[in-house]
Amino acid sequence: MTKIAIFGVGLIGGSLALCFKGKPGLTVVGHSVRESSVAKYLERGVVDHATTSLREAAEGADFIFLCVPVGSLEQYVHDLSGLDLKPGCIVTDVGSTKASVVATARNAQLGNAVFIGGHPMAGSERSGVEAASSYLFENAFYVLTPDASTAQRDIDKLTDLLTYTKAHIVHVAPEEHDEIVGAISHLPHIIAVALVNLVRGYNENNSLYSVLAAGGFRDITRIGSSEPGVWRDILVNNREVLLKLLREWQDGTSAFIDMLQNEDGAGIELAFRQSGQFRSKLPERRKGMIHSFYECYIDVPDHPGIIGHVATELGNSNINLSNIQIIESREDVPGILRLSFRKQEDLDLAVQKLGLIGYSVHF
Ligand SMILES: NC(=O)c1ccc[n+]([C@@H]2O[C@H](COP(=O)([O-])OP(=O)(O)OC[C@H]3O[C@@H](n4cnc5c(N)ncnc54)[C@H](O)[C@@H]3O)[C@@H](O)[C@H]2O)c1
Ligand SMILES: O=C(O)C(=O)C[C@]1(C(=O)O)C=C[C@@H](O)C=C1
Repeated sequence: MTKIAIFGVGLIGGSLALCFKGKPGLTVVGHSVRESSVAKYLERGVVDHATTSLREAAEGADFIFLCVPVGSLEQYVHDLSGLDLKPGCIVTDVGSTKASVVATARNAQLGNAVFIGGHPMAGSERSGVEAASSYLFENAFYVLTPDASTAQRDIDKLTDLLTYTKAHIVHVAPEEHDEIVGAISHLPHIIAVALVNLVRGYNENNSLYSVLAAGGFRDITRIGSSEPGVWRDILVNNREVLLKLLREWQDGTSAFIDMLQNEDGAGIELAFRQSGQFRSKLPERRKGMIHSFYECYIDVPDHPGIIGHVATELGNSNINLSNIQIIESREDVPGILRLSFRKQEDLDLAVQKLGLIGYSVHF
């Protein structure tokens, strides 16, 4: 049996556990520092075995996934270095920053175990094992950060195991990763939170703000509901990159102040045009960086059975739908459905079919 130990079975650790559990020859052990969490992992059936003992989870493991918040990763690498890990064991993590954990692991005495940094570029604003899903990584990019000293055999071993996630593996250097992910993930989280808190302040004096908050506000602020402790650790860890990005962001907002002061309509139009052109060229029509390669959105009326209707229509036309999701753009009604497909042909056929039966489809 190949033993996989997962430390921190939350959104990401739990989703990995669900990808591996029940696969031939694999056994999944979950670790938490809390007894109550261990009981929950077992109750929910995401792992084969669970323990509060670091030693019991780690020893004899062929793979160790560190899925705890970024601020605890280095301590875990340190604690593992005090154990007798199985020779050839691959230790990896899923942290949203890479430079510090990779540097720590490089200096740690892991015996004959090997560390390869990792970061699945998929997630959500939800947290905990309750939010875990075996589909979370499907079609997402999964960054690994091996360096010149990492044996190809070990990279292959981890890559082979990760095929169960159905993610696309990419190799990126840790520092480059932190710069890029700072811009496309960490900065957007800061902007979302700052914007929500700005409106929260206005709303204290006038509750119409939250009543009228519609699609635009909700679209840009979904990630403003992310887990505070996880994001505290990410931002503090990547602070140098983020300070630079925030200064550049200030330049961006200053440019808008100037354009408004000068009533520079052409400048505003240009900014929107350039932004739209860049977004429309994002690879494979993906919305965000995550989830699925081929996606479209449809507006749906507010009546029961609509999801079933869409799914049935596509099924009847032999169109393979890989995911369907309600985007909660309004409080109590399904407003928009996000449909995901594995193949471009399926997306094209779906767009055609849904258009014919009267749905408004957009990308
Ligand atoms: N949320 C995302 O979208 C996302 C995406 C990719 C990677 N990540 C990274 O994955 C890791 C886990 O994030 P998550 O979203 O699964 O969070 P989560 O809160 O869902 O899960 C975190 C897990 O770690 C445990 N934990 C929390 N604090 C701990 C501590 N101090 N010591 C030991 N265990 C602790 C929790 O009990 C839980 O099991 C983080 O490093 C995060 O940066 C998150
Ligand atoms: O989709 C989301 O909710 C996410 O926050 C996922 C997201 C992102 O910013 O894109 C968040 C953190 C990660 O480390 C990777 C992905």
